[in-house]
Amino acid sequence: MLYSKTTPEQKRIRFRELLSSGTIQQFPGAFNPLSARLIEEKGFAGVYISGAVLANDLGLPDIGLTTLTEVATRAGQIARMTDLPSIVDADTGFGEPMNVARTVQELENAGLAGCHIEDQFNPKRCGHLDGKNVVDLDTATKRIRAAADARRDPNFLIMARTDIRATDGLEAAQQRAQALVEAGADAIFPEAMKDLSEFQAIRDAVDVPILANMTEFGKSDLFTVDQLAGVGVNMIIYPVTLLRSAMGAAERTLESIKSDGTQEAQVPSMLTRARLYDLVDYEAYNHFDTGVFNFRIPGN
Ligand SMILES: C[C@](O)(C(=O)O)[C@H](CC(=O)O)C(=O)O
Ligand SMILES: [Mg+2]
Repeated sequence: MLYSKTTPEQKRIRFRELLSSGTIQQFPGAFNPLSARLIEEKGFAGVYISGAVLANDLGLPDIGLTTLTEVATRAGQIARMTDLPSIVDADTGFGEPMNVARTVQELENAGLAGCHIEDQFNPKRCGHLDGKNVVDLDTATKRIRAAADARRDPNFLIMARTDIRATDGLEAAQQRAQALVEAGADAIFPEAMKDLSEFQAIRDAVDVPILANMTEFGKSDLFTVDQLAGVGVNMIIYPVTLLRSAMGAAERTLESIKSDGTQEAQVPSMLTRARLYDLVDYEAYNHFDTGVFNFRIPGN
């Protein structure tokens, strides 16, 4: 009932355990708090909260328009709904190193287990598009150092994302990853790797956990969990997958209503009323106050 009973501190410890377990972990992207519940119910290890999804959900493109307040608020709403650790995409950290420090403290306050901060220029772009730019090494490392120094819970995970592969090549990505780890990054997110051997190259360059971004319609093929485990990846995110699926289903339903004059054809693929109530834990509220559940679900 209500929110997660697992505290943010416990979730952060759990996240650290998962990353050092030697088993690859899959973090699907929640597009709202309820989908985080679904991710937990299906047995995943954790929840990813995508900057692209947060922006797109507001009807905006993912070009650095969302603010720290918007991201921390929404990420907090998602994180509190699940006992799993949630990590959030903090884009470029929302400004200069001092802003990055504040970002980390706000995300700690919001109950996140960690965040990633990237080395793109502001305004940022989707990492799988062309024409993005990265900041110089000094600026990139200052961001990460500010983030690492600002946290009050030492288990809050600071992941450094580097987008430098697309602009300067793989070797530059290896060097930057090493420098970011030296600056205090607990984990590395190498963006837009072209193939498995590139993940392997990053694995060989650093000793910290590395993340693979399996976003659809991007620059990386959609590798399987076994393929990525084989090159030493520690965690996989599927950032926009559920939003794309949900919006795809919504589009098909709208087309059905338009063409058939009814949604009937789409009903079998919908979440039933009972399933939906199950996900929001209706029964627990009923147990708390028997006056709450005052109707019957037909067919149940
Ligand atoms: C991971 C990512 O930063 C995100 O915001 O989810 C995006 C995902 C996407 O646009 O597909 C990215 O830059 O890769
Ligand atoms: Mg992003």
